[in-house]
Amino acid sequence: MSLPHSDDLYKHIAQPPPDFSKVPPLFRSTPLMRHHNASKPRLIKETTVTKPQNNTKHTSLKLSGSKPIPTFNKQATFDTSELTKLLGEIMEEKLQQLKKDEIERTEVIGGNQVLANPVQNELKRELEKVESELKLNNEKIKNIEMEKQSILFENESLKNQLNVLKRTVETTNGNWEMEKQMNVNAQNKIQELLETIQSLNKQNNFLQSELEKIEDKLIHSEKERRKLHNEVMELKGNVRVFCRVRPPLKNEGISVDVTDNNAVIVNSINFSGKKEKIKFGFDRAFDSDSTQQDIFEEISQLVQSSLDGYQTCIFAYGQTGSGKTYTMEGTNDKPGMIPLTVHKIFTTIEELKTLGWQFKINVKYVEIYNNNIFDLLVNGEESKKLQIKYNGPLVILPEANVIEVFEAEEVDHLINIATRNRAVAATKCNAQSSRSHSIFMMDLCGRNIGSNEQRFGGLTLVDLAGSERLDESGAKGERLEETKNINKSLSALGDVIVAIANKDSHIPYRNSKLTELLQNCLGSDSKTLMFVNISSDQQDTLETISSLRFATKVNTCVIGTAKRHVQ
Ligand SMILES: Nc1ncnc2c1ncn2[C@@H]1O[C@H](COP(=O)(O)OP(=O)(O)OP(=O)(O)O)[C@@H](O)[C@H]1O
Repeated sequence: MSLPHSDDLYKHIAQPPPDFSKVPPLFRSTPLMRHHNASKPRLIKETTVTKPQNNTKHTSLKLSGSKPIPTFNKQATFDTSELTKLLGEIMEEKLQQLKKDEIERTEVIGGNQVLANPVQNELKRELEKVESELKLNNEKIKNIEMEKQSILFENESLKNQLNVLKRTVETTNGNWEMEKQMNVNAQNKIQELLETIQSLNKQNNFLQSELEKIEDKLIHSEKERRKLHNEVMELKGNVRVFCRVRPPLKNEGISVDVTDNNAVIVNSINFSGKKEKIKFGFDRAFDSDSTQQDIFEEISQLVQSSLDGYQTCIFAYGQTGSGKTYTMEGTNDKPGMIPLTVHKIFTTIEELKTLGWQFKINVKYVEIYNNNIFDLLVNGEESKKLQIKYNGPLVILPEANVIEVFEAEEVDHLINIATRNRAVAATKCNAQSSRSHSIFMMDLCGRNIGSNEQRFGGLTLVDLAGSERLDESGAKGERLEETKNINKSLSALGDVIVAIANKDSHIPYRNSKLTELLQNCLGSDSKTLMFVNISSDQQDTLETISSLRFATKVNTCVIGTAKRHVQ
C-alpha cells in the first residue's frame, strides 16, 4: 500500500488558490467518506492526469470506494478550509481503515488479542507517520492561510492605490488638457500683443519724429513770440506810467476825473481863484472803480518779459494814503500786484516746462528807511543795515537773505513776514503811513534743457514811501527827518529818470540808496512801469497835481531799447 508523500501533498496546496467554483459541487460539499460503500475504502496510489489545455500533469489522491480528491487547478479559487476538511476526512478514513484491518487481522489469528505481527507494526508506523505529516501539513496550511490573508490585504490596498492613481491620472489628464488649451490661448495672445507692440513701435517712431518737428517749430515760434512780445512792449514804451485814482475817503467832493482810460483831469482853483481843469495823459488811467484784477491784466505782460530774460521794475509813487500799498500788496481778499505777479510767474513757469524750460527763483525783500537798507526777511532778530556792493555793473546786496522759492504760497509767506517787519510809523498825515520804501526782488534764472539756452531775468516791485510836502505834514524831529529822506530819495528818482531821458552822460544813481539799488532795473536794459497813485479827495488836490507832474516827467522819459540777458 502506498500513501501520498506529504511533500507531494504540499506541492498541490502551495500552488496559487484553486478555483473551487470549477470543482464539481460533489467534491466541494459532499463529505467524502461519510457514506461508506460496501467495499472498504482505501487510499490507493497516485493517478496522473494530463490536462489537454496545457499538457500539465496533475496528481490526485484517491481512496478506494470514495470520490476522487479534486484535481488541483491553478486558476481555481483557493479554499483552504475545504481542503483542510478534506484532508482531515482522508486521514480519519485512513485511520479507521487501519484500525479495521487490525481488528480483522486479530480475528484471523483466532481470537487472540496479539498485535505483534510485522504487518501490524508497519501499519502502526505508517499511521504515526501519516499523523505527523498531517500535523505538519496542518501547520503549513495555517501559514499559507495567514500568507493568503496578508496577500489579500495587500492586494486590497494595492487595488485602492490603483484606484487613487487612476483617478489622479484622470484628473491630471483633464488638467493637462485644460492647461494645454490655456497655453495655446496664451501663445495666441502673446502673438497678438507682439504684433500690437510692433505696430505701436512703428507709430511711436513716426510720432517721435513728428514730435521733434513740432518741438523745433515750437522753439522757433517761442523765439518768434518773444521777439514780437518785446516789440510790442517797446512800442508801448520801456517806461510806462499808469495812473490809479483812489476812491474818496471823505465826502468833501471829488477833484479828479478819468477820461478815455488814459487821461486824468484835475479840477483845481488857480492863483487868481478861478476854477481850472488840468489834464494829464498817461499810458493808462484807472478810475476809482477799477479792481486789482483790471490793473493786473495791464501789467501781466511784464511778467512774461521778466521770464524772457528782461529786468522789469514796477513801482508805486504817490502821496501818503493815496493807495500805493493797497495797489502793490493789496489785502487778503483783494491781493495786489506783488502776490498776483508772483502767482502769474509760477503758472507761466509751469507752462514753460512743456517747452523744456526750468527756472530757479530767488527772492529778496528789503526796505530803505532814512536812506539805509534793511532786510525784511529776518525772523524775529533785528535787521542790520545792508551794504550795496557791485558785481561788475550789477548792484548786489551780499548780506541780504536770499530765499529760493518753489511755489507761490512760499512767496506769500515771505510777503507776510516782510509786512510785519516793515517800519510803520504814524504821522500826522496818515496813522498807517509807511515811512520806508519797500523793495521786493525776484531773480529768475531759466535754462532750456533742450537747447541749453539760459536767461537771467528779474522782477522788482517797489512800494515807495509816501511823498509829502513838508509844510503839509507838519512833521517834526524824527518824523521830519524821515520825510526829508523820503522826499530826497523820490527827488533823486525823478532826477535819474530825467537824466536817462536826456541821455545824459552821467546818471546820478548814487544820489540816494533808492536809485542806487534800482539801478539794475532803471536803465536801457530794463522795462519799467510806474503807478502814480492819486487821491480823489478835494483837500489833496495840490498833492495830486504834484504827483501827476512827477509822473508826467517819468512818462516822457524814453529809455533806450531794453536788452535781454541771454546766454
Ligand atoms: N483803490 C482803492 N480802493 C479801495 N480802498 C483803497 C484803494 N486805494 C487805497 N485804499 C485805501 O486807502 C487807505 C490808504 O491806502 P494805502 O495805505 O495803500 O496808501 P499808501 O499810499 O500806501 O500810504 P503810505 O504812503 O502812507 O503807505 C487804505 O485804507 C486803503 O485800504
